[in-house]
Amino acid sequence: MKDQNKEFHYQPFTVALRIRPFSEAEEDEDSSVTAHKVGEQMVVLMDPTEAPDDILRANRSRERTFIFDAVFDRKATQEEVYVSTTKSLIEGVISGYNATVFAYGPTGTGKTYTMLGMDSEPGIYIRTLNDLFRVIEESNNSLDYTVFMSYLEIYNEIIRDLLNPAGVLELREDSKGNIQIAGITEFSTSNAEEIMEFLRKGNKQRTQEPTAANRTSSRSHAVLQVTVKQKIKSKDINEEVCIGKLFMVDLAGSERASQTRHCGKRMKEGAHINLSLLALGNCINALSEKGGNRSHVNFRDSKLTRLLKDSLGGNSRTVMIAHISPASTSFEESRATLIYAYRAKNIKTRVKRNLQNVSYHIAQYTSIISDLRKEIEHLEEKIKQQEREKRAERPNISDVQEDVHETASSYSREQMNIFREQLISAFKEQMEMRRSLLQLENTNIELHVDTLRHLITITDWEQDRARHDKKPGQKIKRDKTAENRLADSTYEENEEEDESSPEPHEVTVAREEISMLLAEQRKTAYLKAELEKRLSNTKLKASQLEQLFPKQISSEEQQEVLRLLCRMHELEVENTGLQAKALCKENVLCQKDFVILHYQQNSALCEEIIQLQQTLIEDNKIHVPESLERLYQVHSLEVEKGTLNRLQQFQFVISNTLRDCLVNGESFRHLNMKQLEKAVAESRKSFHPLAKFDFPLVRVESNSDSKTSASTPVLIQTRQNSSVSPTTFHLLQTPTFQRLNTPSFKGNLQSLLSPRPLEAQKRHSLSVKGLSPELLEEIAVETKSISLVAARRRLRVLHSESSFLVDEEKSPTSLDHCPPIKKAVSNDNILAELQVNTEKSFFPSEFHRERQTEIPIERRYTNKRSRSFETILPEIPKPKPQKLHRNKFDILPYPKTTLAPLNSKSFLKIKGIGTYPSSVPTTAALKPHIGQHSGRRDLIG
Ligand SMILES: Nc1ncnc2c1ncn2[C@@H]1O[C@H](COP(=O)(O)OP(=O)(O)OP(=O)(O)O)[C@@H](O)[C@H]1O
Repeated sequence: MKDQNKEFHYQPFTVALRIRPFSEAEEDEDSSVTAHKVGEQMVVLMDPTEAPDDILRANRSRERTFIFDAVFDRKATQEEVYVSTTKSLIEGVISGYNATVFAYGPTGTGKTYTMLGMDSEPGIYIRTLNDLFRVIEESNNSLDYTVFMSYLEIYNEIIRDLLNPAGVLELREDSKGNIQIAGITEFSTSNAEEIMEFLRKGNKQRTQEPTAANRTSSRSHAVLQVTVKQKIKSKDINEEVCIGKLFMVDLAGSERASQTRHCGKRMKEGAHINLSLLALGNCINALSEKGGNRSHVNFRDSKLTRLLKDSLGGNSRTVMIAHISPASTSFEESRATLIYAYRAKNIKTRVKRNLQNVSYHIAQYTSIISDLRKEIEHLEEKIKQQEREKRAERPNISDVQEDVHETASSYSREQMNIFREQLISAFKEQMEMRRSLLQLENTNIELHVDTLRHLITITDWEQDRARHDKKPGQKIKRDKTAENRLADSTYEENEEEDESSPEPHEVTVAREEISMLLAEQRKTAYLKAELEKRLSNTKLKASQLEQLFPKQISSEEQQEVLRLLCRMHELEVENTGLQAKALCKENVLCQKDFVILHYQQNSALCEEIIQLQQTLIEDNKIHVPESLERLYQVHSLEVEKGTLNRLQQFQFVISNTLRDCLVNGESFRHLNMKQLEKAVAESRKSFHPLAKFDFPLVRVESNSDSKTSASTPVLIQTRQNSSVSPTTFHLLQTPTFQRLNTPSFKGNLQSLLSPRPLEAQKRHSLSVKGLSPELLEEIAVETKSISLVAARRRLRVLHSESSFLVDEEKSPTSLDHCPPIKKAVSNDNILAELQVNTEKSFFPSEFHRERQTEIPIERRYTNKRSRSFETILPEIPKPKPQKLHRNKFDILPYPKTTLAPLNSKSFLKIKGIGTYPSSVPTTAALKPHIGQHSGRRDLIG
């Protein structure tokens, strides 16, 4: 703030005197007038006790004449007093000067009347404020004014806010010595009426009590403070702000105890009043001393003097309006008042304008603003730091949620990846184990097929030897050993060899192979059991992982992904299992086809033998026993009916249909009639063009009660279309020929074992081609060589043992008397048993359960044919000699095969018929690593 010390000037107190009119009491007391106004500024206070004529006391007279700045007598109006004392202060206050107007005088002399006035005669307060706002309003529009007001009282040395009388105020002094009223209420107002309303309200709070001297005596000092701030409406940095304060003080009246006749509270009040007034008088005395004689001014003796410090001895234009009573009864008070007032005239204050340089303020404010901005930035940074620290110590909910969400998401992602890897690993492990299991099962199947083939070789040789070395009691022994050799692992040790009949090389090799194969089977079974145990553990592990999803993975989407992943792998595993079952079933069909092939070949051989014998009998007119004749008739009737052929055809159709269902992943239970019709039609196409037959009746037994499927739509249809007459057909093609047009077992297995997509596997399984020509050729040769050897040996047996044919009187069930039939049944049983044992040993348990319904059917099929003979026999009429011409039945002799050129497509040449694709008789041919049984080609006749 710019120092304006050089601009101050000394301003003497303005002291005015107002002499009120006589009060009623004074008039009643018949008091005389002692204070006489002489002119505008002089007052003569006459001693009422002096006699005007007492010349002797004239020098000691107390009559005094006082000169004041203004003297008002009873005729003076409120307006005159105001104008003469206060109005001139208004302009100074607005300009930034401090001013004080206080009323001083004994009690009841009209101080309040002068300051506050009456409604009809308002006092200085109102007039000053009215003029103040009027001046402000009339001032230059370039100036801005702000007016504040406050109103307080000092009662018994206690400061009270009259506009807000709730508490007690305290006086404080700043470092520059300026007196501040802490906690005072300042109201900003814009007009005098509003201030008047505040004054009325405040005066009601002021302490007033009736006294002997004044019915409305004020028992406190009242101070009305008006502050005016002025500034120029300009952006000029040199603009000035002026702050002027106007104090208008209505002092409590000094009083004499004798006059007021107070006691108690009133006396105490009077004492405080007098003390404060005394302090004020002392200050005035001190301030009024001229020159260097001024003594210390003790403003701190009372709150009144502290509050009026500036007004008395500082920066203020001060007007003192002394009040006296004109009555002689108040002479002493009037005299003392006049003396104090007159002394106050000597007081000079250093008046200066309270001017604040705006440019300085702007710079200061700019600096302050800059400092504040820095402080704000510092505080903001500090707040942020504290927030960070608080967040670190006690994070809020949103941050926690966000952090938790982020952490959870990150954790969930990590967990998801871990679970996914574990799941994939578990499923891959499962798949690998399942593939290994399939491979083991395949190996087992191959081992058993090979075992079967070797057993057939051995069995054929043993039977052949038995016929040659036929002796009573010896034959039974041979047959018995042949049936039980497979189950007996000590076969070699228990075998009784006939030293007179050295065993051929192929039989020896077959025995060695069987021994090796059995060892392989045991080893494979052990590996399979271990693998199944591991697979079970892996399944359990995958299941436990899946159960952990909801606990470890919070995200629903990720859980869903993992569930889908699990489901996908489960489906893959399930599909693998289904394909494995399909392959197993197809293998069963292959086995059945193989058996059927042998029967067909044997049947054709037998038919040829029968026809040759019949021709021989007829040509040589050989007598035939009746029993043999009847058997021949039964045979002829069977051939005429074509039951066997129809059953073969039916089996062929069903086999192919089932195989298609297995390959296509369909369930046999869902095989509908349309599929059967389609299969029948395709089976007809697949047969040789020369083959002419109608779809056979299902009725196997001739007089069956049709408890089989004769009522099914397909069968009804075929029955209607079928011819009742004996079917003419060519026994040309075995069902296994059709195998070339179906996926091979090995192809399917390889597709399963190879880790490729399911669709690709399916496509591959559906498009797999046949085996190599060389392999097919070898298979065909081996297969047919077995049948050829068996047929030749049986032919020899028939020739040599014709005398042992069963007699018609013997029980048809006693086949021991019919070696060929018995042998056939025995071979069938051996093959069936082999097949059952193979399935029981190596197929999965669930497959066994399904097979339990199939195997008896297979066996029933075999047994039914036998029972068919049994049940039909009693009904067969007396045999009639019937020549069965070959051209009538058109039965070809047992086909002799020759090898086709290797450079051409592998075909089998069948004499009299043509060329046909070779078949794939057994799955054993698919096994290259197992020791292939050889040495059969030398038997091809
Ligand atoms: N100039 C005046 N003209 C007419 N009446 C007056 C005048 N001065 C005072 N009075 C009357 O005299 C009486 C006392 O006046 P006032 O209350 O103002 O005295 P005071 O000095 O304030 O007394 P106290 O100190 O006890 O408060 C009042 O009734 C008032 O109306």
